[in-house]
Amino acid sequence: MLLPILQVNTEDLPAIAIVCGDPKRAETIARHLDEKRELAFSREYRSFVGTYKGVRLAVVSHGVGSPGAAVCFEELIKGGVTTLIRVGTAGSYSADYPAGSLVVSTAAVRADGLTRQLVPEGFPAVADHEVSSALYAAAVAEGGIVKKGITVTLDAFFTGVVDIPHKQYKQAGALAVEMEIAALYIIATLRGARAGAIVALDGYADADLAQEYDPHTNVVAEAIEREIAAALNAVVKLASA
Ligand SMILES: O=P(O)(O)O[C@H]1O[C@H](CO)[C@@H](O)[C@H]1O
Ligand SMILES: O=c1cc[nH]c(=O)[nH]1
Repeated sequence: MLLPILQVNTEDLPAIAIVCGDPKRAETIARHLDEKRELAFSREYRSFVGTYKGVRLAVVSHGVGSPGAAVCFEELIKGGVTTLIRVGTAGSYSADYPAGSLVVSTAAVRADGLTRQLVPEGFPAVADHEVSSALYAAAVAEGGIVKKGITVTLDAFFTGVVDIPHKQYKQAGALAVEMEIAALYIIATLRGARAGAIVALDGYADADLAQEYDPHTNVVAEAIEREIAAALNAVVKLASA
């Protein structure tokens, strides 16, 4: 069956997929694979398949924001993917976790609009424990600052006239903010798949620490390479468990 939006044949999809926002990052991740093949590049969704240390996996970009990403997650699961790992970037809430640090998201605050149209208020967006444990162990092995905990998923990247309660999220213990993890966790839970996420911090989202958004620095590029390695090694661990 041809997935109508990803434009990928379900027969080509393995059970595990790494997903990321940026189609260029999908290509970067796919460079680590053996026997790699590009399956499709439809809209913002660029899809590859290949093997890493003998394990077959897909690498697919989902674009920016939950509604578009949800389409990708839903179609991948419809196509037979049962484990999804997001490899992303996020803004930090803490001076203890500067740009270049990695965060493994164990759960996500649903500060998005998409998941409200899928599940009732109060329903939790949580990672699969096995996936997040494998990601955390693999990330620690890569070195650098690594932390696990709660992340926030927002729809708005640029602010308008409404205050986003970053201070309260931070005071409540959230570590970082990005735009798709809650959708991933809710859709995985709804459809019976398992999911986890790791993000490379690219600066501060906290207004008190605010700095110019620049995800294109060497320190962020190195952190992205570490999170890619961690995700690939987590895939191997999860496939053998
Ligand atoms: O780097 P990615 O995976 O795209 O993740 C983050 O970066 C984008 C914003 O620049 C949003 O998609 C956000 O979630
Ligand atoms: O959504 C995002 C992603 C990266 N950095 C941020 O500050 N926000």
